[in-house]
Amino acid sequence: MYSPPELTLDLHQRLYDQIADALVDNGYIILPSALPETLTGNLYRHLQALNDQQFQRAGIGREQDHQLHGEIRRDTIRWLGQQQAVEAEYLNWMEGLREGLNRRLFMGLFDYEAHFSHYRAGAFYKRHLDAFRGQTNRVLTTVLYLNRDWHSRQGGELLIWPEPDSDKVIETVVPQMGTLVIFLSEQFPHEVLPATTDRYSIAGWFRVNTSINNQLDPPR
Ligand SMILES: O=C(O)CCC(=O)C(=O)O
Ligand SMILES: [Fe+2]
Repeated sequence: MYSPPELTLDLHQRLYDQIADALVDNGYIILPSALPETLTGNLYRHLQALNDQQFQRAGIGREQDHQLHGEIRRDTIRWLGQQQAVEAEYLNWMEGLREGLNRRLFMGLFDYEAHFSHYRAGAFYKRHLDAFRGQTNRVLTTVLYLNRDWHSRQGGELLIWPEPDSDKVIETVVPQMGTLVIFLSEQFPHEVLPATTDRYSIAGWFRVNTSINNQLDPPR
């Protein structure tokens, strides 16, 4: 359906309002379909066309202890870049959100980085925080799911706890196509449960600029 530019603009502004309000009130939001369906569809097809060699084993933090990694997370990843049109389109959409949130919340979000994640059947990512206060410049996490017709019996839910010391889960997110989760990186522990089939997502982080002498810290 054709929509005039000013209507699209207005829709975006309302979505940014909704996200900003939720971040202020709750620190997180779960949106069943925030991005245009054409974009999620294109990302899905793009992902299906990638092969295993184009993914790498995911690490944790700055450490490179692969033994330990395997006990904490078992996904493979591929960073998004500007070279591929569909990846650039996604990054561009997040750039709009970055500006929208900075304007509303003065968060000082400086840039955004994101990777595709592939969890094979049985793969998981144990409870973790994406950022530790004072140790990273990641402040806001996004996760977009790219799994068509996901059924709850397939597992693979994202569990979210309200704060680092809490043991009561507040959200159980089904990794359904198009669902976008956004949360404050330092506040919410989360975990990916194993699934019975392949599970795909894009995990991303808005970062603040803590660079010294133009050296981004950490680069990734
Ligand atoms: O795919 C997900 O549901 C979340 C992934 C995650 O927590 C991460 O990559 O840090
Ligand atoms: Fe995470």
